[in-house]
Amino acid sequence: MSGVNVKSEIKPLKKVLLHRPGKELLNLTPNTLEELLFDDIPFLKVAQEEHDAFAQALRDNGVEVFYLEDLMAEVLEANPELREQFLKQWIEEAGIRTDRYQKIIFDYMQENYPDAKDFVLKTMEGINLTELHTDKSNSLVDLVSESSKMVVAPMPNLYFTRDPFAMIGNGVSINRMYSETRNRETIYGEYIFAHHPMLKGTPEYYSRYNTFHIEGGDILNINDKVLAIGISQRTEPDAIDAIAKNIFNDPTSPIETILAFNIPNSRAFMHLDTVFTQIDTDKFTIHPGIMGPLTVFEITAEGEGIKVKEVNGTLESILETYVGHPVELIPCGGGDRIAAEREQWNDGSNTLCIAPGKIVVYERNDVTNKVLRDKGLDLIIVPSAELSRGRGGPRCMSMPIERED
Ligand SMILES: NC(=O)NCCC[C@H](N)C(=O)O
Repeated sequence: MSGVNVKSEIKPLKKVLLHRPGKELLNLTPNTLEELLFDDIPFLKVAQEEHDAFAQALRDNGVEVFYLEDLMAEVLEANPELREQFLKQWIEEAGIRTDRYQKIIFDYMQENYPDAKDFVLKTMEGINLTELHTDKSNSLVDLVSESSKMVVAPMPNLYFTRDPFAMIGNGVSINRMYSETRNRETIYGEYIFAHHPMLKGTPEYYSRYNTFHIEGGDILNINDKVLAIGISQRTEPDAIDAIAKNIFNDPTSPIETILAFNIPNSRAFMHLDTVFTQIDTDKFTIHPGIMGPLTVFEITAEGEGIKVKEVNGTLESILETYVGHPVELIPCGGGDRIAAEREQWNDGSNTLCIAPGKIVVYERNDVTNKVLRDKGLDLIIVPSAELSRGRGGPRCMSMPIERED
């Protein structure tokens, strides 16, 4: 029996998975920003305050908030025999290849982090060479290394819980990520979906060990029968073919159609949800920049395999066909091109819908927010000066576990 139920983008949200940004953000440095997919270094204290305000706004609106770090710590507390296995796997996946360093890091973690939650947070934070106090006299590597460098890199993107594992109906896709840094995040998904009582037994539609990449920001549950997936910088068409077959072959899944939206390959448009989110039964926010070049494909089941065809028409008419009634697309920036580009960059189109017409938005996108308010939407506005430096908004920072049917 699956503990997951997400068959819509807008039905009342009951349970959500977050990660409170932690000390991993302190290990961002100017020369690692590009590799770690950040555009600037957030001020941790303020980022945490903003994130706490986001979590509290969700609780105030009846959503039960779960933290990834707590679920993972609960798994290790309930199954102490998994700790060594997880630690060895985490060290391997951090790229530590020499036996000597594998042992040094293993011992360091075991000796210094007996508490499961501290241990999990440390695996997210990373390890600086200066912490390890190695004896330099018997290793050339140690002697020539800079005294202060990250031996185990941090995972600063973990607060974007939308991306590494994505709920699809009653199932989950544990993703193979586009970047090396984000691929390490899915290890927590592997353990919590295999062992946490709330998530154990959830059908797995994609594995982190597959070849092609797919990320949760590209996956939108339009309704119980229709799923949308972006073909983007982060999601390859081959991965969509594979996940489609797995979903259609699950007799418990009601999904009949997968729409693949081919969006431009760029950092600003990294996922489908950075340009397009559903906010009400008949309303979507959209970045006007994707209106022109968009191509959409319809994928349905055929025998054990799939059938694909290109769908022609405007985005409105395509959505109307699959949603079953007319829809309105509300452009980010209210039609002003500069405002649209500026606010899309700061996730103006990346809203988290917690009930039809009720959305969580970043405070800084005031042009888009006014347009949304004028259209009658109920806005829950959260502070965003620091969180937005990671290039993700309220939808990126949340993974629904359960929505009402
Ligand atoms: N769904 C999303 O658009 N998530 C935002 C992810 C931002 C993160 N810095 C990344 O580049 O992966």
